[in-house]
Amino acid sequence: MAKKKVRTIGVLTSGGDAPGMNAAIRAVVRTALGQGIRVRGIRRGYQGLLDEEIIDLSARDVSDTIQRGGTILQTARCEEMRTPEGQQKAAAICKKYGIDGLVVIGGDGSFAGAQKLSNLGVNTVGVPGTIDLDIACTDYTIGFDTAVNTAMEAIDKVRDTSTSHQRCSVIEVMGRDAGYIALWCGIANGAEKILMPEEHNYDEEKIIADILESKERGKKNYIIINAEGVGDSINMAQRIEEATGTETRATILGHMQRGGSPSCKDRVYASIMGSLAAKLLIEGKTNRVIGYQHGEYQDFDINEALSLKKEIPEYQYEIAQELAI
Ligand SMILES: Nc1ncnc2c1ncn2[C@@H]1O[C@H](COP(=O)(O)OP(=O)(O)OP(=O)(O)O)[C@@H](O)[C@H]1O
Ligand SMILES: O=P(O)(O)OC[C@H]1O[C@](O)(CO)[C@@H](O)[C@@H]1O
Ligand SMILES: [Mg+2]
Repeated sequence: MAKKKVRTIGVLTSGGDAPGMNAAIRAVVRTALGQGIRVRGIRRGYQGLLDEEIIDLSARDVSDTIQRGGTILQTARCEEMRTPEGQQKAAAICKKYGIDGLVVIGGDGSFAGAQKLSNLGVNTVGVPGTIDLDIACTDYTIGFDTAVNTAMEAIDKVRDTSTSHQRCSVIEVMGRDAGYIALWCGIANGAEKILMPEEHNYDEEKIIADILESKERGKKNYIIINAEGVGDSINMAQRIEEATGTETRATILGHMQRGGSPSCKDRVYASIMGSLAAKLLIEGKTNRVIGYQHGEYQDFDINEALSLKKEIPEYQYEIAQELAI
């Protein structure tokens, strides 16, 4: 039987937004339109799909967006999509709007939704868009570079005042389940300690002893990068101040890390990944996710991608500790 020609591709962004998502949307739209395929944008992720917030996208609709932070389609977290009823409704709405293929730009959770839609007959391809860098099949996720640079610059500023006052600073970065932003900032900002959700039982007594020793070694400040998943930064700072007698302040960087104009790296990866995703759908592929591994763009089965857990490279964490003397 001849393969059914793809006529309409849908695109949505889901989960936490990430700088570079607009470049990925633009690439999907222009690649598909360039091949004579209609493109429909779905607003607010799976929630917008269930609410039928579906619009046509032209090449001009994505003009002047490659440099913008956030996502022009907006995004959401949607509980209903986690239920079989929600997934069936979403698949039926795709069919109602003639969407033969769907590009889902988001993180691991969004890919789980894409996998369900694929099982229900909607061809889906995932594009990794998350500041968390926590998708195992890819060395790169769109948004990480911008987010980690934003955090790094903010931490440099906190370090300036922390050094002037000879304080300890607990600086909380994003990452509810993933410690990559904490690890990279820990290395890039020369932090004394990095706390990540993957390394659950950090030893506060040891940190306190280290702060006291580091003072004796002549250190003028002490920076602890703490991931959101470990949290408790304000109380942690109070406990450290009481135990060490060193003034300690907590700074929670928060959602500033998800905003801002995407870096060159994010724009380039997003453009290529978005375009490749549209091309896979045009070839009739489904249940795939785009990744970047060993210097090349590749695609993987979503089931395979979701079954792998991305580990923190232990040796990198150890190097960060070695450099913090
Ligand atoms: N197991 C699942 N089955 C179906 N849909 C899911 C599943 N897990 C998540 N989703 C859908 O994907 C949405 C986004 O997932 P999640 O909140 O985990 O963010 P994400 O895509 O991992 O991005 P990020 O972690 O960067 O914020 C959820 O709100 C839900 O609608
Ligand atoms: O927008 P929310 O719901 O606060 O999400 C925060 C979470 O999203 C992420 O920023 C990823 O998008 C995580 O690092 C963080 O834990
Ligand atoms: Mg996620």
